Amino acid sequence: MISLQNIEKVYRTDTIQTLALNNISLDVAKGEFLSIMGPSGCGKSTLLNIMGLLDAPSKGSVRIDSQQTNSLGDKQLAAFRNKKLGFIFQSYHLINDLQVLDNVELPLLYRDTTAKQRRELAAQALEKVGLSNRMKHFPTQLSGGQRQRVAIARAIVGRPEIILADEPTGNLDSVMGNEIMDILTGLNQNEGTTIVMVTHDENMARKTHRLVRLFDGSQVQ
Ligand SMILES: Nc1ncnc2c1ncn2[C@@H]1O[C@H](COP(=O)(O)OP(=O)(O)OP(=O)(O)O)[C@@H](O)[C@H]1O
Repeated sequence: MISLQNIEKVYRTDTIQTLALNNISLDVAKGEFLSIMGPSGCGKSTLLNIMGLLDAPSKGSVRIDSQQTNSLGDKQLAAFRNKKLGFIFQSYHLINDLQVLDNVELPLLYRDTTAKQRRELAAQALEKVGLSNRMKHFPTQLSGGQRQRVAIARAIVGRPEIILADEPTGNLDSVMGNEIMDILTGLNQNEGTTIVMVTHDENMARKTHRLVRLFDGSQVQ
């Protein structure tokens, strides 16, 4: 489903050059739930961003399904990302001025949908994460766990085949963290969604199918 070949990522500033990823090759199978762990600064977010086509590698190639993504232009890349991938971040990345339902509808604005279809799909996604009764709330009126559930609803509203989650439970206590993991596990088991998750939490990683460990930009497990 996702195939990374010999990925290298170098960040350059005026004074310093950082090799954030050093020759990573990794295949993620369709329907797999993979976690990525490693110490701070080892390259986890960089790797996830490259998988999610949010950042380009300095060297190497990213293939998703049969699509070699190197050859895509910015517009094609954005359309491909919107259709195939859903993103979840540690700090939710919700828009606080928009009600929950409007936040969840956002990815559909870039698709050929009517306002009515968008409402229906967003309401369905919110039902899946157990937040049907919070549609008219604003994100600031919700708990951290509820905000992350809204973010999951936004990630799944376009029915992506792949979800990329960067420390989705990082800001949550263990009860709320477990709720989020249960939702992700359910998506993986019931809908066959492929999930790649960065985490610092061994307990969360243990619930996934496979763990990849990074150290200083290299894969060590
Ligand atoms: N935009 C950037 N410009 C320069 N250096 C960067 C940039 N983004 C990341 N880096 C560097 O690349 C390395 C990998 O960063 P990355 O954010 O991928 O690590 P991480 O494992 O996700 O860390 P954390 O667990 O702390 O979030 C770090 O040394 C970081 O300082």
